[in-house]
Amino acid sequence: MQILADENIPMLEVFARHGQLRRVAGRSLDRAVLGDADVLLVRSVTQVDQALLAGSQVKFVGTCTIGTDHLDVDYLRQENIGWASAPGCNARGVVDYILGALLTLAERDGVELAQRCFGVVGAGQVGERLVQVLRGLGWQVLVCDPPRQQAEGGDYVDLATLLQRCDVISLHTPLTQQGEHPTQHLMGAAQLQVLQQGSWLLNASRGAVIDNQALKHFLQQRPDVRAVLDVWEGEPLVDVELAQRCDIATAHIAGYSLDGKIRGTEQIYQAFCEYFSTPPQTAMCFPEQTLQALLFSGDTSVAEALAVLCRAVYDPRADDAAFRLSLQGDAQMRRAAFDLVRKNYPVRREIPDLQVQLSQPTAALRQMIAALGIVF
Ligand SMILES: NC(=O)c1ccc[n+]([C@@H]2O[C@H](COP(=O)([O-])OP(=O)(O)OC[C@H]3O[C@@H](n4cnc5c(N)ncnc54)[C@H](O)[C@@H]3O)[C@@H](O)[C@H]2O)c1
Ligand SMILES: O=C(O)[C@H](O)[C@H](O)COP(=O)(O)O
Repeated sequence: MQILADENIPMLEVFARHGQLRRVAGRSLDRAVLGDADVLLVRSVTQVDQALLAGSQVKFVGTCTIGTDHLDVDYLRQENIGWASAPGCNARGVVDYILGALLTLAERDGVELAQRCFGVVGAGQVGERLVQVLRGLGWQVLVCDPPRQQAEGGDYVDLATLLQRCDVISLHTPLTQQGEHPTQHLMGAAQLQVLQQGSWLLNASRGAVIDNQALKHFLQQRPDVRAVLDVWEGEPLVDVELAQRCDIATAHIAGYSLDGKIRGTEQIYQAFCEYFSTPPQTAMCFPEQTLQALLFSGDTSVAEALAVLCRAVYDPRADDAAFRLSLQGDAQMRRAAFDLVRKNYPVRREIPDLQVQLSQPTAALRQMIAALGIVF
């Protein structure tokens, strides 16, 4: 069996036990590179559609990502090609990213997060986890998810209500163009106009969920609004002026925890074994659970301990700085730099990997630590 894989997928070796493994740069993958591969393993940068697959002998496509907008799923179904994605694999990394961004904005603006009203748009693997954490911290949260609302009922609001009532808006929908609730340009000029004074808008879903040109013009007129963008229309070529207008700008790395990447590979490996009815040859090796032991006592304030815990694991300011450095030079250089920042991403763990020791903690401190998902 010929297995062709994006070289940025970690722990690919597990697949080598089942066939001949070839690693390539995901963005360079075209019909010629594909050759006579039977299995294709990708990340989000490879468009998998008729143009790539027609006339090939690919039988199974696995994407080690949550998002599937780079796969033409209808075509795969029509051609009877098996496929799998990795739902939820890096959701926790995205939550940690949002928490880090919120702490940074709160510090810069001198505001208390507990005083804000949070609006989460899209309550799936990422959004639902984020809602749990924010509510666990005792913060006010509204949720907009029309597909879930239709399917399950429950305590949801529509987008217009959420934008009117919340001053922090975080987007966690898939990118879709079809269906009853398409998300392409979900935040366009009209939606941006209703943002409250001093609002924060965060997008770690897909770039085109926000109309980037509309946002750029909006931020010119409304410098009171803070934008945090991890994802961009036209990646890997980012609108430099838009990036400069953002308070935090990063190179699509919100979900880039090591744990999340390994989970992605593991989920696709399991799906691959199931598809080909072959027993897994090995178990995936995860890093040690314990990251760092931190000691908190009763006199540590909740806000202080929250910042220490989140930043012990992840601080988006480092990624923001790396990304801004990559925004120099001509288009070709910037494209390459965007991919390089992502390829050479440092090891990052997840907040629940932390080990915390508490000496005579207050109930509020215990509640906050539990809300972060840390077992103590
Ligand atoms: N930046 C990153 O590194 C990163 C990492 C992981 C995922 N993502 C992106 O985030 C997206 C969400 O991830 P997830 O795991 O939560 O996906 P998911 O499929 O579990 O959840 C998406 C949710 O959005 C809801 N939704 C769909 N259309 C909507 C609309 N018009 N308005 C409001 N809600 C809507 C769905 O009902 C669902 O509950 C992924 O599709 C992916 O594109 C980005
Ligand atoms: O959808 C996801 O899981 C993420 O957006 C994705 O993993 C980003 O990383 P990439 O696949 O582009 O390396």
